[in-house]
Amino acid sequence: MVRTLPEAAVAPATWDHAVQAHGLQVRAGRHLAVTGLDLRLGVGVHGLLGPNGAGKTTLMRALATVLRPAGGRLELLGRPAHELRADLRPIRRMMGYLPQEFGYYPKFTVREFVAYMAWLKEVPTTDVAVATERAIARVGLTDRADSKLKQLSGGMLRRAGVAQAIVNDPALLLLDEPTVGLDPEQRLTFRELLRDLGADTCVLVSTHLVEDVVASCTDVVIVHAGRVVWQGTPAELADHGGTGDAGDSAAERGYSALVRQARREAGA
Ligand SMILES: Nc1ncnc2c1ncn2[C@@H]1O[C@H](COP(=O)(O)OP(=O)(O)OP(=O)(O)O)[C@@H](O)[C@H]1O
Repeated sequence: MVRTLPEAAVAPATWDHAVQAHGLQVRAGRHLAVTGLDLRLGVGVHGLLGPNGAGKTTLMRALATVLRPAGGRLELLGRPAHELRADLRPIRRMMGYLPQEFGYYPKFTVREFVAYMAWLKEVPTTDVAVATERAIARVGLTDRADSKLKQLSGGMLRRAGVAQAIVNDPALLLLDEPTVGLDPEQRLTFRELLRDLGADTCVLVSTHLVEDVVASCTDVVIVHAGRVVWQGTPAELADHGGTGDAGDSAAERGYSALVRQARREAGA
């Protein structure tokens, strides 16, 4: 993919993969949670699956430049992560990140929150109002734009979190469990938004819901014990399951089979 970057400071202006990791290691506290991970992500929607404690959140935090890698190589939007550390603002301007738990000022309205995040990400002042309204509309919160964050349900708050993540039209979008708390109708709408975003953005979505991945992702990444143990399409995932594997769908059975295999290979 070729994208024009906003300024020379983030040269080069082109990259093939928004994320490239080789032998990546990342600590969560003192624990090495990402243990030598290889990954390449281009434009599209990538579903990140893995058992509890596999390292998904730690990986997301490293890709979001919140955690510094402990080893290996990481390139984000064509730039080595260690080079970016001198000034993280240019790269963060081009990223969107919804953490599993995000901080917010409860008295802010949805509009104030999203506009504030746009300002933090250095969206040009003249574009902030339009970008804010568009992001709020894309997550279906226009009728709650004047509600205070503390008045929102869990699902609505999550959608406000997604709005702030996309307000700057990021080239790399990282969403950690964005569908938690969404009702079934909102999950369907959210899948459409993901597919739409994935047309020109590298989107990485961590989830426990295999069915969400099948419905909205072009690519599936399975992490186990801090490494990528499988990457392929949802159709390939479905092919891996057998009748003896746990799950309500072919993709869930495929996921169960691949995690079981990873556990066996790890000697767990
Ligand atoms: N601050 C910390 N200190 C020590 N260990 C931690 C810390 N944070 C996470 N860990 C450990 O690191 C490993 C990876 O955690 P991480 O939260 O990245 O997993 P995850 O795949 O996101 O899990 P889940 O699906 O439960 O959200 C786990 O074993 C976890 O217990």
